[in-house]
Amino acid sequence: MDFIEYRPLDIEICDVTLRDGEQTPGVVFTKEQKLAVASELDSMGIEVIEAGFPVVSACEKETVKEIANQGFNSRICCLSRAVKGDVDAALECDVDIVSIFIAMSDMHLKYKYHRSFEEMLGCAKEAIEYATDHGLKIRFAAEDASRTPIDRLKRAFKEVESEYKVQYVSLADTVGILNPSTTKYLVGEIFKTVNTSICIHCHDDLGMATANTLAAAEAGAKQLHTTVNAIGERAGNASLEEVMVALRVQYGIDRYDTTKLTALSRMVSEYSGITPSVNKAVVGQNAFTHESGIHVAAILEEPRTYELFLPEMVGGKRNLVVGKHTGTKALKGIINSIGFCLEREELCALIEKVKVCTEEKRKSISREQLERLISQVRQEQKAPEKQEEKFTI
Ligand SMILES: CC(=O)SCCNC(=O)CCNC(=O)[C@H](O)C(C)(C)COP(=O)(O)OP(=O)(O)OC[C@H]1O[C@@H](n2cnc3c(N)ncnc32)[C@H](O)[C@@H]1OP(=O)(O)O
Ligand SMILES: O=C(O)CCC(=O)C(=O)O
Repeated sequence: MDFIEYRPLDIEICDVTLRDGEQTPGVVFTKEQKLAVASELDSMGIEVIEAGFPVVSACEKETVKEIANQGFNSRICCLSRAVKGDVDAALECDVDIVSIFIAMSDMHLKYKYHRSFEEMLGCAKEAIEYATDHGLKIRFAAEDASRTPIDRLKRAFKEVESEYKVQYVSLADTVGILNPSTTKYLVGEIFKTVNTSICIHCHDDLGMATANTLAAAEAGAKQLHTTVNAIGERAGNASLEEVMVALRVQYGIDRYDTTKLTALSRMVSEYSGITPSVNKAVVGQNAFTHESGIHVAAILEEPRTYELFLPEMVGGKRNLVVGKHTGTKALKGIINSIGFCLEREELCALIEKVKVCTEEKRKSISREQLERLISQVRQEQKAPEKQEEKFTI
């Protein structure tokens, strides 16, 4: 962007598709599927993969362990409550990092734990001490941080940081209440208070998870949590593909292999049974699909006129559609590209038919239908006296 300069970001990505992503209602990945997704994330250069929550089931534990022992460059993390049994399960999995979480908001203390803040912080400290003593690296995660009094968060993080060696403290916007301004404020306050790297974990209940994640990074968060296709609890999490591409085009961070994003999205879509909406940024079916005449005419000369980044950058493909909004230049370019060349009058007749057909059928025209219309136009132009009243596609 010519009009603004961003300060460089010191970030890493922790992808949580295999943990929070799998918490999407109805989603269950098999071990083989989790291994395949983890392998792709690793090959893209993702720094941390949250592989699961081992205490959930024997199969989950076995899968996390297998992922942790693949020899990936990515560090492997798993989730744990502030409970010794959960830490034991994490230890059995050979993970690099355990994310020990507690909520400290009044709401969760009162209705979920029925315990005081001091009691829960005590549980967290015990679990952290136990995990540290057994050689695990620690992320101390504050669930529902965005609804927790900020002084309480500061106190918990400061105490833990001063008493134990933790690699990260984590702020979760568990119910997606934040916006970019409040995210910046929250992360900025914690950044001023602690010396430990900060993680940000955003949910998309108000459609702001990606924006909030980037705002957090600007305020000093180091580790950004994402999921492929933005899957996750309720409205999902910050989308890996959006965060990764934004890091590249807005902040110049180009060390991740973005060319694998579309294939990974398709893989997770197949495994999860959840197809991203057609207009989903980066990986949606329409992300590089164009119909409007003015746009397509310009794209045929220079795609960047109407594309922020080229489809090749994310392993996608451009798709030019013929429909109600097609213009003559666009139509000429499209039919030329599929091997047809029409005279000016034929082209005008064709565009006429395209408009009538698409308005009648209320959808765009397929390649086969277009070819049929072209041959109709050619016949009519050759023998105008035999021109039929009505045409079909
Ligand atoms: C924001 C998040 O995404 S948090 C992660 C959410 N993920 C999941 O829940 C994963 C799927 N969950 C499960 O398979 C199960 O709920 C399990 C295995 C985790 C626990 O199962 P159960 O032992 O049957 O416990 P149950 O689910 O009934 O209740 C949860 C218990 O954990 C306690 N708990 C919840 N979070 C924490 C925490 N961070 N630290 C300590 N205890 C906690 C609750 O207070 C409750 O305790 P109680 O049984 O004494 O009332
Ligand atoms: O902060 C984390 O790493 C985990 C918490 C979480 O998944 C959430 O609050 O949504």
